[in-house]
Amino acid sequence: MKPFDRRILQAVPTTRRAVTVLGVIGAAQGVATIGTAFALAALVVAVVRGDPLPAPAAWTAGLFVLRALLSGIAEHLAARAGALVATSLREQLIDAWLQRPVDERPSRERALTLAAQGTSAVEPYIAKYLPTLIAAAVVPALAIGCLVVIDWPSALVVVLTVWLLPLFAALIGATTQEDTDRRWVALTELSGHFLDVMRGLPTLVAYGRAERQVSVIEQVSHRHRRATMRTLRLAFLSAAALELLATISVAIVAVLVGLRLTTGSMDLLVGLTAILLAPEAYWPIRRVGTEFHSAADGVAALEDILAELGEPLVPGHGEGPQSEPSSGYSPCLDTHDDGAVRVAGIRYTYPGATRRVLDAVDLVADGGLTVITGPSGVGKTTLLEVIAGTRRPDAGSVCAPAVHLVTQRPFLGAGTLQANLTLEGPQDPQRLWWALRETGLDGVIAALPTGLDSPLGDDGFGLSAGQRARLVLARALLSPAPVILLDEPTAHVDPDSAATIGDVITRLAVTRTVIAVSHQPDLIERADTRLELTAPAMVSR
Ligand SMILES: Nc1ncnc2c1ncn2[C@@H]1O[C@H](COP(=O)(O)OP(=O)(O)OP(=O)(O)O)[C@@H](O)[C@H]1O
Repeated sequence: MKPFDRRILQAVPTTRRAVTVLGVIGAAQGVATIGTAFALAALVVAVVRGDPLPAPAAWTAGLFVLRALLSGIAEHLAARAGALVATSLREQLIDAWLQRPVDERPSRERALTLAAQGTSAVEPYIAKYLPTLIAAAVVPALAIGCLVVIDWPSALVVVLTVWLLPLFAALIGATTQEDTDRRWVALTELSGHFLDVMRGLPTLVAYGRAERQVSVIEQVSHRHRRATMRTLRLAFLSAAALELLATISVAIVAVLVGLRLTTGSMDLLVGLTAILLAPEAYWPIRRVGTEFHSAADGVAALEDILAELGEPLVPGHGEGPQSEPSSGYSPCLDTHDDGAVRVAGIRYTYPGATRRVLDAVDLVADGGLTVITGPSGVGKTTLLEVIAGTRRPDAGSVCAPAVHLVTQRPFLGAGTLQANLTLEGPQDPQRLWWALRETGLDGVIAALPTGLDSPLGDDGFGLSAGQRARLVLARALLSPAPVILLDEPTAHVDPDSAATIGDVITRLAVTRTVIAVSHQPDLIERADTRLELTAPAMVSR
């Protein structure tokens, strides 16, 4: 585990400015700390000798106020930088994953842990650990420099002992690395399992199996708790070891100064200043050791997050960074921007599967309605996902402009109806109501007490299956994409709703290219082009 990972400066450029500002403030804090030692020593000496107090007292008070101000500003900036970095990493992760085909995205539990706890764990790394690291680089050097000038024997003791602190911290850090990694794995398992249980809870309750999950979650939580306690034990142990070492070193300086003061070979002002300066050479390094443990999760998370962000993106439909294509797959080289979808010789096999789902599939859709039919499991959904760019074929080529894909289980999140309709961006209220009128939802929504501001539960809870289908169709109408892909748009809806949806799709196909997967005779009837998918012969990869 490195004390500082420079890659974060490249991944989140705002960190660069925060680190620079914090560095400048850290240096100012160092100067103020050293100044306080001098002023305090002068004040004590003035009291002992009966000299006038106002000047040293004013300096001491002024420097204490300055230090408090600087530390307040530093803490505020560090907390802000931490929140900014966490948000930026979260956005970058989600962007990076969305640009990859689904087969190359991380597992659900890994994605959840990295985007939620992982990015949050980076906050203490930026907000606490980094400023401490900067202070540790500045303050001890300044303190030792001043000691060299005012009392070289004290400086010698500090120089001979201070390096032991980072050495001990590094040794303890190396021991905790394994524990932190183990804790991180336990946390990923816990999140993944919890997510699965939450998603499957209605089914588990229906089959009377929900109670069993309590003990499974208890076991996973217990593993995570044990790993956390081990890390905490090591953190306390390491803090105590560094504290002891620093205290002994400062005591040596104090004893040497005391001996020289009693023999009269040292001035009281110099001796007192040396005793006050010596701890300043140790405490910032000691604090690095302590903060290192609270930021350890952040360091482990940062490793994983930067690895995810560093992974090359796969070629899309002509745009975005390019990586090595898999054998036989040709990225779209078509420069026509005519809104047409051109699929040629597509082959696709699911990772780990032996059977090819799509084999030499061709399709050209240039405006109008194309309906894909075929028996269940033949690969209709897979073809839509290949056109949408969420799956990369093993061979062939796909050319398509921006598409809006309505899956069989479209995303409807907890939030207002308006928020669910405007996922792609804000919309003019008139356009929103036009889309609702088109899909026959205007009456239902206008009758709700809070209209478009009415809350919707997760997965569209609160609407009927037909209303959900029409809501996601309204969302497709509002999308600016020239190509709309619909997977079974009339599944689970009554004949009246199916007819309304059919009419909307027909009107939509006048201005855009619509490709729909359907078994519904009425919709198949309306198609300008039909593609009947047949199961490929049993071919292995
Ligand atoms: N994630 C996956 N991993 C492995 N195999 C999969 C995966 N998703 C689908 N399949 C398999 O790929 C084949 C095609 O699935 P697909 O969903 O594309 O079929 P479909 O024609 O849309 O079926 P339906 O009409 O029932 O919706 C099926 O045999 C299915 O079992």
